[in-house]
Amino acid sequence: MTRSGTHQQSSLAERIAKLVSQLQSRGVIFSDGVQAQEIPGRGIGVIACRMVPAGEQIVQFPVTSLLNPRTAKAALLREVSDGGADAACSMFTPTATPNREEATARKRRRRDASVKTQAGKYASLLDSLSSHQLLAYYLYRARLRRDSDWNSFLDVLPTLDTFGGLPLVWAVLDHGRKRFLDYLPANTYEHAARMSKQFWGDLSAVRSIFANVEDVELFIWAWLCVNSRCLYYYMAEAPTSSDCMTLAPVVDFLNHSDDEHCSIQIYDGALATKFFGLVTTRSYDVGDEICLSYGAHTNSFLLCEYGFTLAVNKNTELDITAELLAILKCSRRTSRCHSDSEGAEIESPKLAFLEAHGYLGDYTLSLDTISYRTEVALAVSQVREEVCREPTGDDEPRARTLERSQLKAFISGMANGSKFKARSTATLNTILDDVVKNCDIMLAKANDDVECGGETRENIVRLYNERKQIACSHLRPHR
Ligand SMILES: C[S@@+](CC[C@H](N)C(=O)[O-])C[C@H]1O[C@@H](n2cnc3c(N)ncnc32)[C@H](O)[C@@H]1O
Repeated sequence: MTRSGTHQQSSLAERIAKLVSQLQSRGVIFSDGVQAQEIPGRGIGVIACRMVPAGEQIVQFPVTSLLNPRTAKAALLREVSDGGADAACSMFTPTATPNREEATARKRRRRDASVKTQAGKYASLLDSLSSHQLLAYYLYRARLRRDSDWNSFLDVLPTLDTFGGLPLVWAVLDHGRKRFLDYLPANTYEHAARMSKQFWGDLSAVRSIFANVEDVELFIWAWLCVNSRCLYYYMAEAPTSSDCMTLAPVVDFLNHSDDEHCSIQIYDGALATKFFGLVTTRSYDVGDEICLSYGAHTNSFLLCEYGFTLAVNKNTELDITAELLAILKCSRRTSRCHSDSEGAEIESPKLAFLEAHGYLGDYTLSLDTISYRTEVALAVSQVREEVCREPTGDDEPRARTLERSQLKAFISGMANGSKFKARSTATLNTILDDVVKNCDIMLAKANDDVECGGETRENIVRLYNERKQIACSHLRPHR
């Protein structure tokens, strides 16, 4: 199997050369100082093949040659208008066709003219999809049909196997790997669960519009290619910023580094053409890899979204949201957590209070800092429940009113929170002690599991080692 999943005769270098030359014929300009090649352990990457100074533009794309919702939508609508009613019927599900009665009378109405008059309705069907959904469908369809303008791009995309390290793939496809999810720290597990929900939601949205989207493996491949390779690209018609995405073949060969190495620029050229350019922000020697920062991401995020972790990550943090929420959910400091007959947590006034003040969730520590959100949650964890409820009458004890105003003063930054410090430290120590113990247990389990080998084990071990390191760095001073 090649990177795109089909049997190919040509080498990777030949396929990259073919893609580059096809893009050049579409007006894309590449600097002669860079080349894409396989890099052990990182797939394809971009290497400097001469000294490349800071400020050199290494790629320039006319924006019309990018593959994004705008260009994909135009291509799909062109197919419908060129192929007539047959093309529309083969592409869209009968229930999604612009008009259900029309669908039942479709045979009678198979005329190009009728499709053309429906073009606006097909366009609004496509507009009902998010950018991620539309692009994933576009790649899915292109891979199935092998007759698109993007064949040479498809030939250099990674295989589904390449995504085997992603928790989402374990969850959706299993192949004996679903149980590895239990090795993940709670926040990574939850991230994977959110992605899983989004994936199934996207597949069902795409299926509600397009016919024949049966192959889940092919769809997850397409969905992950979009997820891991798209760049931010502003389009006025995009409903949200997360819909501002584009694929830029070859630019998407740039691997991630948590140092900023290149910048993306959008600018106007001659004849009202808009360009998308990639410019270096430092100089490179021959053989250096040119990288891009995908963002200030933790290893937990990188593993879930891209399937790798960094040996040294500047953005490392310890997420204790699950641990702190478990404490906050307990209705009283001294009592055990209540649950109703279904086992669901009884609504907690503390959680409601945190939510009302914008501090519910996302409790983290870095090596040398405790986030303010975490400090606030620790303070809330130690007050009585009644303090978190707004008083209903004038007969509230003064001590409670005072404690609430001290808490609010801390949350709003009007007080330094010294009143809460000692108990916050004690609660945090208890949490961190448990974190360290749990890390040791999970590290032993992952190391003993002979099937959880290679990069999967390496990534899991890395996540727990960094959790442990951060936990210990905060435990030490208070012991
Ligand atoms: C935008 S693509 C980069 C090009 C990719 N290497 C390829 O072969 O096509 C993102 C993917 O590259 C890999 N990757 C990127 N940065 C990496 C890094 N620093 N270490 C390991 N793998 C990395 C991951 O598989 C990620 O999902």
